Amino acid sequence: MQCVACGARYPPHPRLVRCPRCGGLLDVKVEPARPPSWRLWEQRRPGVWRYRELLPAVSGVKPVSIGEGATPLVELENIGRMLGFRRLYAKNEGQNPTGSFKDRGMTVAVTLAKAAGARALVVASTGNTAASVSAYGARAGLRRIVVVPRGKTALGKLAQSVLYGADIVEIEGSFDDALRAVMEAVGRDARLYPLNSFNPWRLEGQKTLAYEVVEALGGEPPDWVVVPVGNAGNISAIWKGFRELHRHGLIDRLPRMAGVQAEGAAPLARAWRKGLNEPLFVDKPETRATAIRIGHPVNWPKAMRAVRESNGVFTMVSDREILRAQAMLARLEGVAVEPASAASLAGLIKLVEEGVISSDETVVIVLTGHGLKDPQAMLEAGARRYVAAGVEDAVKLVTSLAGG
Ligand SMILES: N[C@@H](CCOP(=O)(O)O)C(=O)O
Repeated sequence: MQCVACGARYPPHPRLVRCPRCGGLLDVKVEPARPPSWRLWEQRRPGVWRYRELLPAVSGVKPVSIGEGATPLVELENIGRMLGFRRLYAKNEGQNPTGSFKDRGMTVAVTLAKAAGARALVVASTGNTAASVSAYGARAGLRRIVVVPRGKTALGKLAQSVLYGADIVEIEGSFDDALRAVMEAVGRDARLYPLNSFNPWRLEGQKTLAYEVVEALGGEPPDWVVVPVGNAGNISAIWKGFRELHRHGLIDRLPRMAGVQAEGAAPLARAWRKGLNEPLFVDKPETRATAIRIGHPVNWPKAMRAVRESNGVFTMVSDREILRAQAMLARLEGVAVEPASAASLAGLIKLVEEGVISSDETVVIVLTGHGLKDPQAMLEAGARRYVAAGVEDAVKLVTSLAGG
């Protein structure tokens, strides 16, 4: 393992999640025991563990798995046609077991944590990470503690953590406050094992999204991958996945990465626009897209590197654009996503308008979480709703609507 800040190297260990020397982020380097190949992988069941040559070794341990990964790459036929694309796809991560991409990382990191003897898992969360750790921790028989912003966590996500039986700490403050609290607690009590995305083992699982995209596209990478950015772990992990495929000769070129933030929570996109190398942190982030309402993204060095190395871009979109994109996905493609996920479509539309992405390129947008996570946002989408006084009235309404 190597620190991305000071360059110090360490022998890999699941307990090692930050650089002991400088506190920086760590990068895991997996050296495969045998060469990875598409032919080998094709013989296995689809899902995260199909790619085990490029995942941390968990020899002798049964993975803590609930069927994560193998999510559909949906061709966005109607939106694609509208925007002039011939090859526009959405990787629908909402179809993971707890409804978000976090499950890819959690299956790997919880497996390692359990093998390393962890007793209590802990995360700060806007909701999805909490739901995921609550489920995987339950499966592993471990205690799980989630710290979420009080009154600011989408109902579906909170309900998941309740049902999965986590201990829920609701903090008066933002996600960034929750993360500070978790880091402080982990520093004070060695029984706690943190599972936010600064834990590099989690990102190892998340990188498999890149492998699946290439596999679904017949061995070819897309030209662009567009990803919503909150705590900035996913864009870093996906880029790592593509780089590894390239390093092992499984693809011969790399995609460009586009990171999309909400205007009210855009420390990376604002810095990018000004040509800065460090984020313009936001102390009071605000956006309807709760999953990316983050002002101090912990993975910013990795995310900056991903976008810079890939010759990509950061951009930001308004809440209005996000909610419009959410409605487009649902009403034109039948794909229900939470608002943060729709940031990727809103960002794509902006980048096409600005001439950064061209409609003759192959683009994959990442849809990070299911629409049911945030039922309130779904209801706010504004349906045509009618009240019928009884059966006869309902019949009249339905038949009149048939011609409408
Ligand atoms: N949106 C996230 C925020 C935490 O991100 P993580 O990837 O560091 O766990 C969430 O769902 O909690």
